[in-house]
Amino acid sequence: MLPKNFRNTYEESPDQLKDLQKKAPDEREFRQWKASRSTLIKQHELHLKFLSQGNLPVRNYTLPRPYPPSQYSIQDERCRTLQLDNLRVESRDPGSTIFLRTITAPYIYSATIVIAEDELGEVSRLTLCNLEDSVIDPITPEGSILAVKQPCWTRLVGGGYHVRVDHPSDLLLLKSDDAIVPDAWRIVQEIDSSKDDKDWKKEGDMFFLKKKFRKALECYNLGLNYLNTNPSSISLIDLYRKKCGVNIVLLRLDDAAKDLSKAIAVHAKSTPDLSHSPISDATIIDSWLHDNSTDDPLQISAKIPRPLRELAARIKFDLGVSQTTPTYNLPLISSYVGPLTLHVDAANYTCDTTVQSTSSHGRGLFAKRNFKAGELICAEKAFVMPGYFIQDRSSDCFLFNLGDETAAPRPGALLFRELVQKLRWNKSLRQEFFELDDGGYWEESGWKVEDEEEVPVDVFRIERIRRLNCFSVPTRSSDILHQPPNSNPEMRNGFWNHASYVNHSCLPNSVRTFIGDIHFLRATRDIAAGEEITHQYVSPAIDIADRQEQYMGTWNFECDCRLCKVDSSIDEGRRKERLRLFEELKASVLRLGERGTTITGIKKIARGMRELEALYLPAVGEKDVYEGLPRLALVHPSLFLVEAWRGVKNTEKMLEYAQKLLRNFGIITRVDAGKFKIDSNAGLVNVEAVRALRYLAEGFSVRGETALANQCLEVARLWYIVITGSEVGVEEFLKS
Ligand SMILES: C[S@@+](CC[C@H](N)C(=O)[O-])C[C@H]1O[C@@H](n2cnc3c(N)ncnc32)[C@H](O)[C@@H]1O
Repeated sequence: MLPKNFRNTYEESPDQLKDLQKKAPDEREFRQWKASRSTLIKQHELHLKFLSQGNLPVRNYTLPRPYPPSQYSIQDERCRTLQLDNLRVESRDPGSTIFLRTITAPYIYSATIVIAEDELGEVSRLTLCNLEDSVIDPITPEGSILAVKQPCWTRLVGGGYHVRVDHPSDLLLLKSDDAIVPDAWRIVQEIDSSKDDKDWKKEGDMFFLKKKFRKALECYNLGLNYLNTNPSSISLIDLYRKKCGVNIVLLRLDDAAKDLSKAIAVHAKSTPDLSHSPISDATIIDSWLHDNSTDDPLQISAKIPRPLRELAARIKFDLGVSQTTPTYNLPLISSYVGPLTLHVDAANYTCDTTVQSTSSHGRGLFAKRNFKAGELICAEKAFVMPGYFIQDRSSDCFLFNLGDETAAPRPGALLFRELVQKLRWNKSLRQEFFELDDGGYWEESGWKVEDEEEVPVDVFRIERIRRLNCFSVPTRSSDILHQPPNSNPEMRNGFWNHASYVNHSCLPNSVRTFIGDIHFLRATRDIAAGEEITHQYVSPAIDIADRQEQYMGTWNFECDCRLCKVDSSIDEGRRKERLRLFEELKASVLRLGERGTTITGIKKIARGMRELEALYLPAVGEKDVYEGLPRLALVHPSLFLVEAWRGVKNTEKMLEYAQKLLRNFGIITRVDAGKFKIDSNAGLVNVEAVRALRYLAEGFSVRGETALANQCLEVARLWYIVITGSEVGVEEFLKS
């Protein structure tokens, strides 16, 4: 049993931490503070007990005020070794290191917390944030020897101090026989010489099955060491292949590629026809795995056994490969994607778009060729999309960024953690990621890396980039269409590098959709080569002030599209009146829904809508500033009316309002000489626009105008693909 007065001080309240950050640190306070070894251990054991009893609070990941990761290597001669007594409060020296040895088992929850001692036997609480730690396979079991770069004392809510590490690269796990380990702690590891490669493999497999991945890697490495003196090609291939599989699970793709390259090289060397071929060179294989191309000039895939071929395909897809055509088997991809299978084996198609500077929106994505409305502009597999491999369903979690006072709920928090992990372990993927927009954070802080320097994995920067560039996505965009109204489909946060360059416009020329972890961008109208590609970050709010506030608050920009310019030219009184009428109509619709729709009720809404419409019309003799532009306050009333008239089987009114609905989206249509024509399209192709076309088709059919109905259905089919990513389910949707 835990004592009655026990309080979990390891799970710190983000609000209290925020307040604490606002107070300047006081070294005098620190001097009076000293927790003894026994107090720290006792407290720690109570916290471990708390977790073991299944007390699982919300996980709150926190990022304090930003500071850069240390760029020093601990082998660097300029690096100073400190002891706990030398540390300062909240003041870091990037060129300093402390060696610590953990003296307790770790508490692993929002962060990993251990009690550790320095070489002089002084003790401290050590909090390691942003690690991919797990209770099953802890990173720092008792007795671990660690080097912490730029250590300092960090204040704790409620008093006291700990050594807190935010950047995983500021923490080094040392082997006990490492030359750098302080003499007193150095132990020469005894390796069980009775075990051979097969024993190590068996032990590794057992750890793998128990999800103790790091332990599995250790065993496979010991098996490989054994083979150094007792070589066997078959065993070498097997152990490298096993290691490769574990590294894939741990998102360590660069390491996985190295393992696989070695396995393939050993296979080639031991195969008579291949022993002198280039594929017996592991570095050649490694570059092929990293070359981002589907080409295989050495025909490596054809020359290796199936298990190695499958791993090669997996690694290439995960590192990102590109194809030059927009061809995808969409029904197939759509059929196997589901909540448990988000991972799509597909290559990227990005070659017909390019990143360029815009006049006032930073960089943007531009078309390299003409695209017809409906055409695929680019397709890309997620750089990171939590939901496969690393599932964390045990409790809810949040990410609090105390530096800029933002918070992200579970999907963002999980994405952040997986981004840290992927970037930490894969040097080859860093350059491209860290070129993305971080809102000026890195530059404003005065930090930069020279071309030849390694890009540091700065968790604060990762979070900035995540927030400005991630997308919130369903498992499949088409699922949203088939969801019952007001249901809340599960949304994830994912990250796509190329798509991150697309700027927002309320009048976009593309729509993004998702099938599993693949993102498709399709044209909502014809796009000419050289034109900038834009999409809507969120559906624009009706009123310009609300809209700009949202863009500014989340992405720090003010939209200057044609609609925003026109909306902001309207005087405030008129804008407010539009909103008032809109709210009034919404309330009337709700009341009507409760009582049951009647013709009188519908007519009342139609009158209200006409009043609202009048607020968009120009005064006599003036130009219509909304010509060809959406009239956002009118969208919902017209949607209600088209469906209401349909419900009471008034075909003519249904046709009139379906056309109005399209018009209010800025899609101007007409029937001319028996042909259905779209005169202009502001780019707002969405599910309601597809529905409007369906209602038009229905109305034309009732009138016996089959050709017109078919023309509407043809456009509806194309737009369905634009908004869902594939044609799967289109006929059902158009009939329902
Ligand atoms: C996802 S990024 C888009 C690419 C970005 N422009 C770049 O240079 O990397 C989002 C950022 O682009 C800028 N942005 C996007 N749409 C914009 C717009 N319509 N007007 C001005 N800036 C915009 C904002 O700075 C926003 O935070």
